[in-house]
Amino acid sequence: LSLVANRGQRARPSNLPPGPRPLPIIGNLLELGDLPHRSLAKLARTYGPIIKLELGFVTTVVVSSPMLAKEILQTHDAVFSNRTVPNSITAHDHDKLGLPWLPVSPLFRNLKKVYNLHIFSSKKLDLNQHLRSKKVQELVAFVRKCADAGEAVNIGEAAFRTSLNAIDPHGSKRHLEALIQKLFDFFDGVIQRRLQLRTEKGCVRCNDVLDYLLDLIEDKNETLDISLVKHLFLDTITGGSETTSSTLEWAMTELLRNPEKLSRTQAELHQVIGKGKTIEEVDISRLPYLEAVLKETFRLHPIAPLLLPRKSGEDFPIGGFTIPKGAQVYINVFAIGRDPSTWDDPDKFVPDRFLGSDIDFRGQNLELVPFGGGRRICPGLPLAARMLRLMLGSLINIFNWKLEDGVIPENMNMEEKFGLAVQKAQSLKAVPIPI
Ligand code: HEM
Repeated sequence: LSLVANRGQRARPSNLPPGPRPLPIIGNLLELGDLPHRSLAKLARTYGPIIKLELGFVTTVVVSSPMLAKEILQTHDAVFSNRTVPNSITAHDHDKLGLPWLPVSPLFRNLKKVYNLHIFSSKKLDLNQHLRSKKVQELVAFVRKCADAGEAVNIGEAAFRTSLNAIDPHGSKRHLEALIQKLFDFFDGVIQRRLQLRTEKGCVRCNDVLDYLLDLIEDKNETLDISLVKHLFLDTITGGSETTSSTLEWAMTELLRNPEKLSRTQAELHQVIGKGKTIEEVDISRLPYLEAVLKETFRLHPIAPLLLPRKSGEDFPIGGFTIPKGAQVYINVFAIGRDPSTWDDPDKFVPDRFLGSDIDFRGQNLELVPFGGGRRICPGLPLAARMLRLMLGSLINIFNWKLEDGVIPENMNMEEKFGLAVQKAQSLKAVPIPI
């Protein structure tokens, strides 16, 4: 036995978190089922807020309480800020190509800086809000066309197109690819091109990024592997669109399933904005009920219900147990959002619970962390939050919605599909009627 231990096998800490007994080789994989966030929430009810499973050969710890989530995402963020990378991601080298999977490193910090300061800061987003406003108007025009034809709208699909366009201000993925090609050429060292790029008409946000990247290479102390920039934009931007549109689809689904909540949201919009108008970003702070609807949607339907996996950097004590070094760590925000010890009637859609409450979704209140927290918090949060309010507010301030034939609020299909984002298993389709 001592020989085996000497061959690099580390002694395991003795007080590991509790959990179901693993089978040989497959461990607890069968326990996960089709909807792992729900299965893990159930296991937490049996074993407590911190559990251990063996997923194949990967030791995994799942945390399901706000208090322990705070330890991982905030207090000891530095220990848990790297990620385990799923085989499905390494198989296609995606781990080297996108910010979500990069280890914390100078490159990671530089890329995150680009996002936080030069793309998604309030100042930058305020400057280019007209671009989002235009995209929302396009969405409304599309829905109006469907209304004229009496056709149902596939809400998720329509929102996906709008979200994607909102990030790529010129409205096409091809444009974005062209921009990135320009970035490449640029960094190949032709300094004269700087002038040409600067004087090109167009996208404020893209030029900001270019400026920032330029500053980085001119500053000898910073290094940025530009070959990764392309992927940074194309992996994460498409991903960011799906997350936003799925959330919008869940919000619309809950409102159509709860007509009295829909009426209340519409009443606020009619009063503050005026019936039939699109929402602008300056209006957002005057719409507390719309905000509460969004929070309630994040609580019930976090599209990344286990966040993205974290990795323990050392044997570390959490909640009276030891999380072993290298273990994969998940935060079950779905379970936290439905915990009856935190929320009254946790399975009910009651936006009113957030009125007059300070709880927000920006990573500070661990009861509601759909975007994660700490240094790996979702950098797209500010954009997603703005887009969601604009799209949702406009869709219900301008239209009433009729469910398809045979569907009534009581029998709407609420099944989930677990994937990159937890989506509706059956797309929401509804017929718009202009107000
Ligand atoms: C409703 C919309 C969205 C939700 C719920 C969401 C959720 C998340 C979550 C849970 C994480 C992992 C956080 C953690 O480990 O603590 C994440 C990471 C990330 N998200 Fe989002 N996201 C959304 C929209 C976006 C958008 C619009 C973008 C960009 C355009 C984006 C880009 C990213 C990136 C780059 C990361 C990786 C950050 C890192 O690893 O440091 N997301 N997101």
